[in-house]
Amino acid sequence: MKYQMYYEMMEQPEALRKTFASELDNMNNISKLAESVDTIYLIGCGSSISTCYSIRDALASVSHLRIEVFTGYEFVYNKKLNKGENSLFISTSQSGETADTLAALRKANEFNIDTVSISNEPDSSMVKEAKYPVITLGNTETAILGTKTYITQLACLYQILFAASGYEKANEILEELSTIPNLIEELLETTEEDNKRLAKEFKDEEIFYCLGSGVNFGLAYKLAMTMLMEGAIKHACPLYSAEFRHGLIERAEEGVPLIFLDADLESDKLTKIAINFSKNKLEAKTIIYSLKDYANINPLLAPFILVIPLEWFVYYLSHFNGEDPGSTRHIGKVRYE
Ligand SMILES: O=P(O)(O)OC[C@H]1O[C@](O)(CO)[C@@H](O)[C@@H]1O
Repeated sequence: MKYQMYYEMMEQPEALRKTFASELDNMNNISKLAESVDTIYLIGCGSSISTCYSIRDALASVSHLRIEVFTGYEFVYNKKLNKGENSLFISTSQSGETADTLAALRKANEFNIDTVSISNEPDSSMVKEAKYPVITLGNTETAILGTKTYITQLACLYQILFAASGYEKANEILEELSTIPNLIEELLETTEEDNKRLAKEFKDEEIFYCLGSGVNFGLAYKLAMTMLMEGAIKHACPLYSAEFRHGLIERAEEGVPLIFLDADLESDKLTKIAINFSKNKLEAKTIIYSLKDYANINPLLAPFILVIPLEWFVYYLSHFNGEDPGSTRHIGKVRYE
């Protein structure tokens, strides 16, 4: 038996290809705008804010672009703006209707800031109200945790902001980005069985701590907030890897599941120290997703790769607990019908 999420996962490569075929020129124009502003605000909620964290942290180590990330209502209530400031506002929203993010977009419009909305819904409020809409072509997605709408949104942010980044290797990254659909196609096939087995082994666990550094923190956030909590109905908590030794080290113990994301970034030396300690000293149940096991690609692109085995893990974790991984219990936002 297959859930709807299965088919939606399989559509990820095609969704990426279609989005790039249709939106590349549009995104290139937005990159030019992004090059000339003082600050770029990235706004989203849940999976969508996780893409903002990923691109912010990918660029932080290689570019001087000034990027600030907010959830919708944090931007509305806790961010002071100046009329006509030289900024670019980018909202990310699969539905284009999430109230928090929409309120943030309206605030940016009131302050005459140039606004971009990246959304999967061409008729949504955010697409109508932003000055520069970017449409991801994920088609209908029912899985609340987001697969094809997530990956296309992430790819748009990478395309727009790496092109604007001034990073001397930006073109290499963008070239590698164009190979991602083929890589994902392969990974969807090759990573299912191992992660199904892993999910069976971990099906009765109640809580998962999810750790990553740099560009992988955004994915750790998505893994905990939407994949595990919304998709698999498990408790979960995202952390930067180096935060392992502040708090979690006192709570993790034999048998507690910890999921580490490792891309061999320079900062992943701290991820590796935490892995060693958790495995050998604490005897915690340590699950490691290492980029090098899946692809030979620039580590700044790690979230595009690691998310695929994680999707299988969460899909089957949910299945072995008798849950549909794409369903929701309480979330009542606008859905893709
Ligand atoms: O991307 P959207 O449509 O704005 O939704 C934001 C978030 O809301 C949820 O559907 C529920 O919190 C998440 O899965 C999603 O990432």
